[in-house]
Amino acid sequence: MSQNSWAQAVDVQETTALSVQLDSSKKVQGLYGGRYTRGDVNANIVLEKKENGGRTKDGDSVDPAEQSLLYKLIRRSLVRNRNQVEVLQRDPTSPLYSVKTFEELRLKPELLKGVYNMGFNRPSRIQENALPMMLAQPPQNLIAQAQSGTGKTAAFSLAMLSHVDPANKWTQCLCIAPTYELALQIGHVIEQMGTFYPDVQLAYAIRGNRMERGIKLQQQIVIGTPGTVLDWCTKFKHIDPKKITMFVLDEADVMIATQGHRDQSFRIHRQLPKDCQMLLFSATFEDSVWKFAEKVVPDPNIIKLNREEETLDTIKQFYVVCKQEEDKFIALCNLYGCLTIAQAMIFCHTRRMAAWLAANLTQEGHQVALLSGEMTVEQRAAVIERFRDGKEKVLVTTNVCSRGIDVEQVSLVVNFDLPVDINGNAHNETYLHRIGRTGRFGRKGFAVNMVDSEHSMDIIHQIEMHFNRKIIEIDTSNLEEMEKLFS
Ligand SMILES: Nc1ncnc2c1ncn2[C@@H]1O[C@H](COP(=O)(O)OP(=O)(O)OP(=O)(O)O)[C@@H](O)[C@H]1O
Repeated sequence: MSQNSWAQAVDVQETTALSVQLDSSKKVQGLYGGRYTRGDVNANIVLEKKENGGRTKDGDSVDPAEQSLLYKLIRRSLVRNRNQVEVLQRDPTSPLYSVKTFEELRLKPELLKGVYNMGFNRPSRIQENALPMMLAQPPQNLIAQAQSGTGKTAAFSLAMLSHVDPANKWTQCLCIAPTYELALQIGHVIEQMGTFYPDVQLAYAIRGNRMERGIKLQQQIVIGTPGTVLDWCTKFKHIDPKKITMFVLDEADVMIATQGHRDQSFRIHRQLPKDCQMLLFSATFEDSVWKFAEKVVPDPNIIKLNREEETLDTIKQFYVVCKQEEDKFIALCNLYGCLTIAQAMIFCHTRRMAAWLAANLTQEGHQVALLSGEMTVEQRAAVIERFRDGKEKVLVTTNVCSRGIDVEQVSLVVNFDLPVDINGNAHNETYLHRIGRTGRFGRKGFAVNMVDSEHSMDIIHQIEMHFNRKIIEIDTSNLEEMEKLFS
């Protein structure tokens, strides 16, 4: 197949993605409390490709802020997590409060209405513990860690809205997020939740929003990126940091990935009053995040919700021996009928390979979607949405791009290229992430691995040993056998 035809397929795919518009009816509150349509801001949300963009030339390495934004864009509901929340109280002798309903929080009626209006019936796992802590008097500091989608943003948004005094026309809550786009997303949640509480206003301290030096903001809540927030506190004096009584640092793990952001966060933090309530949220909790969190949040309560473990228990695993690369494509075409029984994902090692494969499958008359690292976050979100809605049954992708797709709806995963680390050894974690299911009652699934060399056979053996699970050989040209296996 010529270069041109894959390029064409990518173009077709990207056009499809671009034609899926984001909901332009949603509103974003402007700097002066005015309202712009979300579409106005949207033009800026699309992440521009930087030179190099923090990506490898061909493989996909997506930056953590983009990944976070993608999660937010594609999320429709809470991520299911049946693990117990771990709570470490600053004062272990004080009673531990948790709530099962929003009523128990004694919120202002305007806020309760806002919460229900968002379709929240009851607090999420993490909210059950975090909300009473954040709303307690005297104020308590909190460090909370839970994977994306567990309700952290909604929790601190409610805490901020509930904390401020609407009669005071100055900034009382300051929230910082790693990027412009993430700040907008958080702001959007605050706006939705505050729909029935118009006395509380929100301003965005993000690039492009400018005011004359010395003008003090009247909005009670400010959300922004560290650089602009720092400027607004120090250089432009729009905010008096001494009057801040609640400071929220979101996505701490993404924040510290940028040295500049870490330093700016400290510099903002240093100006805040000693008794300012500090809240810090992170999806992960490596040592570096913990060290940072300890500096920003003195005497914290700590809440942790571990990710549900993925398992291969409900997955039937196979491999197909192919003499050479081209045979993998033939094997895949043989498999195609099985792929479309439900939904399938095909993983390639590089974007180039993914694009090539999608184009070839398309040329063979198969309908596939392509998720490629070249796409903007918004385009990727649109492709994922279409796939989730079943508009395409087969999705070709690289590893990084696919995170955020709820794999439970995918019943067949094909590793067109096996997952390897930089030394060429089996990448077990990635393998598990591609095909694993969470929860003991996860739906059944199938995985087919393409083997095209002794080396890839060796990888299969490494994976078998690691997970202590047999991977069975199949012959994709034997239709009868295939039908039996996938039934
Ligand atoms: N109590 C709740 N009941 C139902 N849905 C909720 C509740 N809390 C949050 N949600 C919804 O669940 C999804 C995830 O929530 P939220 O964005 O707050 O999670 P998060 O942990 O901050 O994840 P992320 O950092 O990716 O945004 C959102 O669609 C949100 O509207």
